[in-house]
Amino acid sequence: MGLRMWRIARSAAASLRQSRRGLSTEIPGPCMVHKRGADILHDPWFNKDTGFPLTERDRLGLRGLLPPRVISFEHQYARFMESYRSLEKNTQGQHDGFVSLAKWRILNRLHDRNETLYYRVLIDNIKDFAPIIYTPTVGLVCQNYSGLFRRPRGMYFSAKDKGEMMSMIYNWPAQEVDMIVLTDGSRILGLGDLGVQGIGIPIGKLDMYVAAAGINPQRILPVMLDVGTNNQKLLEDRLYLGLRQPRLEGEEYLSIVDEFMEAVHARWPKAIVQFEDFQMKWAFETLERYHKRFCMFNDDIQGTAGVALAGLLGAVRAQGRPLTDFANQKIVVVGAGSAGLGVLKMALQAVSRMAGPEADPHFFLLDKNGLITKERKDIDPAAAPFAKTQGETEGLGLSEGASLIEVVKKVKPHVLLGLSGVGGIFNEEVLKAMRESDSTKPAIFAMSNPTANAECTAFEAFKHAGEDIVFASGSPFADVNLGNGKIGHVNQANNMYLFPGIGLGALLSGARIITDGMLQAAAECLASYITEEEIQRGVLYPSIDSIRDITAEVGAAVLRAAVVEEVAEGHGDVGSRELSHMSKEETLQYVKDNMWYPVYSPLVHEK
Ligand SMILES: NC(=O)c1ccc[n+]([C@@H]2O[C@H](COP(=O)([O-])OP(=O)(O)OC[C@H]3O[C@@H](n4cnc5c(N)ncnc54)[C@H](O)[C@@H]3O)[C@@H](O)[C@H]2O)c1
Ligand SMILES: O=C(O)C[C@H](O)C(=O)O
Ligand SMILES: [Mg+2]
Repeated sequence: MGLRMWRIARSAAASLRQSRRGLSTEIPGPCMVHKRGADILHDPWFNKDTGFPLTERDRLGLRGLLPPRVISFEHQYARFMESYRSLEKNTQGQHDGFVSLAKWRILNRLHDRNETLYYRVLIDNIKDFAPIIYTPTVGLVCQNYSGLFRRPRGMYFSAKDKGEMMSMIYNWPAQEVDMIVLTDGSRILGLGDLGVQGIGIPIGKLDMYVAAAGINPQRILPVMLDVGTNNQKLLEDRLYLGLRQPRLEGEEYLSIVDEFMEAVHARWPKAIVQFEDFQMKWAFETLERYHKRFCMFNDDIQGTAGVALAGLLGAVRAQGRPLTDFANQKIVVVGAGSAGLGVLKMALQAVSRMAGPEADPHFFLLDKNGLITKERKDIDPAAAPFAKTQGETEGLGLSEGASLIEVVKKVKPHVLLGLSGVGGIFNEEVLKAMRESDSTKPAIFAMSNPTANAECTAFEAFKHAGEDIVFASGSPFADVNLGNGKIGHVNQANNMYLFPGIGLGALLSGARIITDGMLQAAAECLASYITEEEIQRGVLYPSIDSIRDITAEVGAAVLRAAVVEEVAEGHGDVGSRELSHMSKEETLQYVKDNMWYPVYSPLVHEK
């Protein structure tokens, strides 16, 4: 379709979208179904429960299979929300984990039964439900997955499937797949190796893709690569559902991932693969191995980096300084894993752009052995560019392996950022030392997940480091009441603000690969989303309530970058030339038009 045709088609589509949002009475387009009768009721994609109109019941052989009264979508929605709210009321005062799992179960049951209703309640109540289907509850779900397991979701490729994957991939029932989230379960949040139980993470991430990016849920695929586990407790657990063997290593491991990537590419050449929660060595190795061959990215390295960079730039603004001052920010990063190193690499690129390639940023990196300097033996090559020289440390009275408290006291950083996975590591002493920061508004990012693994809580941060801090955490915390009518704002610094937009922009541009320029565009878009007034209130990230709008903007920015970087090959009827002729506003509209929204479509049976 040419650009002119697209413009005409989009004006027609606008009225349909309005109807989908309930603004007009127009009827949504039909949906073809190859099943009849009870098979439809048992397919969560087509099922409308009691919502099938009588004519449709006749057409599809459903008459008599449902109670006679037809219940409207709005009524079904209200009924679900009522049962959810009464669950909340009835479990008040009970143990947090118990309540969260009960909430997850009720949502999961709806997911298994009626996807349209599930995604609508998720989109409309994202602030309440994200902590259940995503961090922190998803962590608890993964820890208990073998016991919670009822119905499979997604695909499982195991070490035992070597040589079979090219045919296995055709077992997936959907003709098209746009978005895959893949894990090997080796580093699930800050919870370590959870083996096959890590499948909860791709499921949760893809739910965010549907809710935030409007990716069609019929075209998503969560995948677990089960190459064994080194978690002894799981290996001994009689309920454990994964392979009972130690993890494959070296070439054996890589050959499994290679085979999977080839199989996916053979069946769905345009599908985007998001690597998620791989232990560091494989996170970096697979990114290096595949990023120029497949349309893929690593969320923990690249998605996190963009979100952190947006927050770090916001912190400079909050401190009342010009953005170019980012080059002078003293940033202490605790955790030299895939996430911490990804953040520093992107921050370094930003400093080079602002102050030239010779700029010497003031970044300090610590891992479990303390401050990383050039003296470090067997230093990881990815950490080496951030290791401090003797000259740099001596002046500060620091040395190789210096402790966190020593570093904070001597450096007096503007920003303290945790991606260590170690709960409580920003203890009272460390937080109190942040009061001596060289900034009047120091920033504290406790980004590790889930909640118990956060480097500190929001309350602790404001209590010990003072009311003037800017605070962000990876998992959600409530705002902190500082007394006298003052509120300590809590930001959620989580890659959920970027990965859906990165995937959406890559998909709609038909990107061959995902480039650094596309990732940079995503981060800059997120950073520019926040107004000056919000920044002054310590707001670094938008509310999760507006995640669909943010994701559309990020998706459009990524798409435009893909065009500029000449990797956009077009999507569906819209070719790369059309994409390159769209204005900024048209690109955003094109992205919004292509976001799926849950609504009951009339079902038409097709043999
Ligand atoms: N908020 C987000 O969006 C986001 C994104 C990615 C990762 N994370 C979280 O970040 C954490 C780390 O993820 P990763 O992929 O980098 O893990 P990783 O295992 O690759 O790295 C962890 C790093 O922390 C270091 N570390 C461990 N104990 C330490 C200690 N006591 N003091 C200082 N450093 C210590 C390790 O040496 C290692 O360098 C996890 O909890 C994960 O959930 C959050
Ligand atoms: O999953 C999350 O909430 C963020 C991140 O990808 C993580 O691994 O912690
Ligand atoms: Mg992750």
